Amino acid sequence: MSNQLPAALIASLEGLPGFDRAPFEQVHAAAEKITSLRFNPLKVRTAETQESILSALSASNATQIPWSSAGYYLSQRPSFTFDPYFHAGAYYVQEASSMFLEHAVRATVDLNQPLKVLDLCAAPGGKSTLLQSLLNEQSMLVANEVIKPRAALLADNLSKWGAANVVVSNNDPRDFSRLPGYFDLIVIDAPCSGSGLFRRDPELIPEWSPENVALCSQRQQRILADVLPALKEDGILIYSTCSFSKEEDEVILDWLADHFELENVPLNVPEEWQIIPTVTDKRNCTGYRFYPNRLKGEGFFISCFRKRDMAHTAKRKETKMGVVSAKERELLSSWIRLPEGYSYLPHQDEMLILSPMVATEIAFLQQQLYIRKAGVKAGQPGKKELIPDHQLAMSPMVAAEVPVVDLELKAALQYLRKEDPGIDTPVRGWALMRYGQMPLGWAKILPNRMNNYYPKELRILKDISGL
Ligand SMILES: C[S@@+](CC[C@H](N)C(=O)[O-])C[C@H]1O[C@@H](n2cnc3c(N)ncnc32)[C@H](O)[C@@H]1O
Repeated sequence: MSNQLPAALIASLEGLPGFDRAPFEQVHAAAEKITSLRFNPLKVRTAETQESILSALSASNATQIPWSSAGYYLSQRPSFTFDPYFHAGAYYVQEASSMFLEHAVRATVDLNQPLKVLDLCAAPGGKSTLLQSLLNEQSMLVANEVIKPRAALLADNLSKWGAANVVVSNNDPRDFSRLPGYFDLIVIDAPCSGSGLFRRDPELIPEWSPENVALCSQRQQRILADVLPALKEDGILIYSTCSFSKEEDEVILDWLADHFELENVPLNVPEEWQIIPTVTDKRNCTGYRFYPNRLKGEGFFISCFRKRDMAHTAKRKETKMGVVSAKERELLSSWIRLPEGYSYLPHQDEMLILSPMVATEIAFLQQQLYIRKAGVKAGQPGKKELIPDHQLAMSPMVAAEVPVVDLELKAALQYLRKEDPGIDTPVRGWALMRYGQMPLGWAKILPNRMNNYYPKELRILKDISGL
């Protein structure tokens, strides 16, 4: 695949802040692949665990990404499929520039407050997992994706991440007008023409055209106009794209400042990061441009605003929550270490674990949105036992008395292929399968075999016999 960039793209970028044609073209021609990942602080709590994950990936010489507290560059791309830690949700493989969202959020939002946060264009979940890691337990993230199969992928990735303060919805941006003045922070990582990813994915290059840039720009305006009523007064809007085109970046900032009571919020960005500030022609709004020839990351653009007009707030009907019986509570207590303030919610024949704000908000949200996932699914409580859900295994809430079986690499990969690794263990009944102390999923161990409860749709399909 040729990395030849469209002449019309190059011509349109001439004169933009920080654009330097020759090194920009060279870096695309060289097509260096940069690999980076971000650790999950819910699961990776010590430097030793980080080190053992990096050494399992043969990446002990990983270096930290300057604008991210948990993001690292790897010196080569390992096979993530064959790393059980990847399937355990110990990290998210994310492009480095987009991890700058952390810096933008820390600079504009008081993370000590209980916050309602919307990630509007969220699939597959890179920004959502990052936002979740920044929020406190009293806050709530609504991760939304309009395209149904992509919303399913988003829900899977957030289940793997393991947090109970997350709701996944599958709605069109305009549906959020039913939640006026609701969110403290809205992140819009807009669908765009994607030129920022051309070095990494050259197969996207033939799809680029000036007409598509114009279409994307119109769509970005529509999405923003649809969702802005859902932002609180003084709430923060963070807008980002992976496009270099002015029509999707600076022009959108001017359009926002022209049409809404929004105040642009410039950020403090150390010069050595080589992120280029750009100030718009008309309204003096500041955004930030990321060029792959200047920093170690792909093309990206980001800008922040504070809402200045009075927001209306939604009227709410009080709804009753389902009741959890004393017997169910007792059954659940042998499986779950419920953090303080968290609660159970029976839903159909299953039991959910909700963080405090999700518990308060879920009935209201369900009246307004199509909810795909709320909190963590604990499982199906039966008469005698709980059939535990995979989401519970992925959460940090499994009780310490639940039996565990620690697997070596080969057995862990066999388990993840939904095979019976034929382990020799005294454990009988339900057990948490682990690799390097990190839960992978459930199994029921019988005297002569193991029933593997790893979700079929998540199993590794690649052959592991050569490993
Ligand atoms: C740049 S991607 C989001 C990437 C994601 N934030 C992440 O970090 O993993 C943009 C998302 O917007 C969604 N999308 C496409 N058309 C949309 C529309 N009209 N309104 C809202 N979202 C849309 C796409 O399906 C895609 O998932």
